[in-house]
Order: sequence, then structure tokens, then C-alpha cells
Amino acid sequence: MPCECCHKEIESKSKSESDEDQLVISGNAEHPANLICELCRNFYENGWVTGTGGGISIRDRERELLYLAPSGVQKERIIPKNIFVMDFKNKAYIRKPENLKPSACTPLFIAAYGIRNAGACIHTHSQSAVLCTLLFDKVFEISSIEQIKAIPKVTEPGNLWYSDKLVIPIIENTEKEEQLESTLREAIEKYPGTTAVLVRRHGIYVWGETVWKAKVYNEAIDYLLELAIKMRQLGIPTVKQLE
Ligand SMILES: CSC[C@@H](O)[C@@H](O)C(=O)COP(=O)(O)O
Ligand SMILES: [Zn+2]
Repeated sequence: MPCECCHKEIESKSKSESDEDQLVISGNAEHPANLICELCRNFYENGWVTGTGGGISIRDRERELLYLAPSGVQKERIIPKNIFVMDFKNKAYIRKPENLKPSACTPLFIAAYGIRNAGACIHTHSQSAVLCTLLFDKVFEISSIEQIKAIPKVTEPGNLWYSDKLVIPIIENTEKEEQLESTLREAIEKYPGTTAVLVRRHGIYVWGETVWKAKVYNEAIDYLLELAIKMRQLGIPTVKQLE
């Protein structure tokens, strides 16, 4: 039997098959509980949720429910029955799998939902994100790269242009994930045009209007973070100088 602290065997001990379970069991691939499991496996393959780090939350706007991965488990091994479900209005859990705790990222996910009306929020421990927090001071900046066109303007409809500058704020890490909430909220308010916040020596939070937009933004940003590291190694400025 794997040790309790780091190799938790994830199994649901939920007593009754609730409506949520029935929905999930019905094989509805698009159900948030199923999507969280699928995306955690995808993120694990990318090296973004290694060793229980990272996670994702999805919001059901119609029912105003939040779906949350459990805490301290191997994210790539989560099954739908392990997912927590929270009533977004009163923040009460309507589904709490036994022997599991909701993700420590929950207060930060809620900040993205509350401030930016997000539909999903992703947290990764991407090494490119961590390295960029060691190469840049207060903000990450890059411009004149085609991939920037996958990132939204946020403050107005549409996406950034090729020649626009992408700016992502960097906040300092804390000993406990939940202690990041206040500075994450401040960064989101201070940078109305951002759809992500980097956490120094830790990782990144990325949100979007839907789970698929959050996924695209996270992939595009991680591509740009990785590219920026290589540009710095080659002595190329990440922000294109005026000719
Ligand atoms: C390797 S521990 C990582 C955690 O402290 C935290 O940073 C994290 O990303 C995941 O927290 P979790 O509570 O497991 O969802
Ligand atoms: Zn983390």
C-alpha cells in the first residue's frame, strides 16, 4: 500500500452515487469532472503538474458550480469521483469526496472567477514559468512574436497583435499556497490587461473565459516563457527594440 503522504491511492468513498456522480459516470466527456482529469493528464505529460504540483478548476456558469481537483495527490491519477464541487455563490461544498481535501489553490481560483469572471483557472509548476521569474523582476515582458496573437487583450475585445507587448505580473511566493491570495488579487487588479500571474520560484496561474480558452492561453504563454529563456541565453532582448 503506497505511503499516505506522497503516493495516495485515490479512491472515492462517496456513499451514494449522487447526481454529480451519475453525470460523470454517464461518460459525458465534456463534464467538468471528466475534463479536469483529462487536462491534468495532459498537463502532467507537459511537465506542468509534476509530483502533485499544479492543478485546474472549472466553473459551470449555468449552475454556478466550481469543480476543483483534490489536494496533495498525483494530479495525473485523479478520477472524476475525486473532484470537489462548490456552490460558487455561498462557497459551500455540495460534493466532498471522503479522505481528500480540496486544492490549496482554491482561494486563488476563486479570485480569478470573482475578479475576472473566468470560466476556468489553471495552475502549473512549469519550469519555464519558474525560470522566467528568476530572469525578470516585477513583470515578464515579450513582444513581436507571432504566438502573442493567441493571448487576449482582456480590456477590449480581441487578441494582442504580433507587435504588441505581452506583460505578465510576477508576485513573490509564500510558504503556503493560500497565502498568495492577497498579492494575486492585487496583481490582477493592478494589471487589468493580464490573463495570468507568475509566482516567483513557484509557477503560474492562467485563467480564461472557458476551459478551452484557459488551456490555449496557458499553452501560448508557456511557449513564450520557454522562448524568452532561450532568447535571454542567446543575448536577444525579449522586447523588440525600436528600429
Ligand atoms: C508540491 S506541493 C505543491 C503545492 O503546495 C501547491 O503549490 C500546488 O501547486 C498544488 O496544491 P494542491 O493543494 O495539491 O492542489
Ligand atoms: Zn503550486
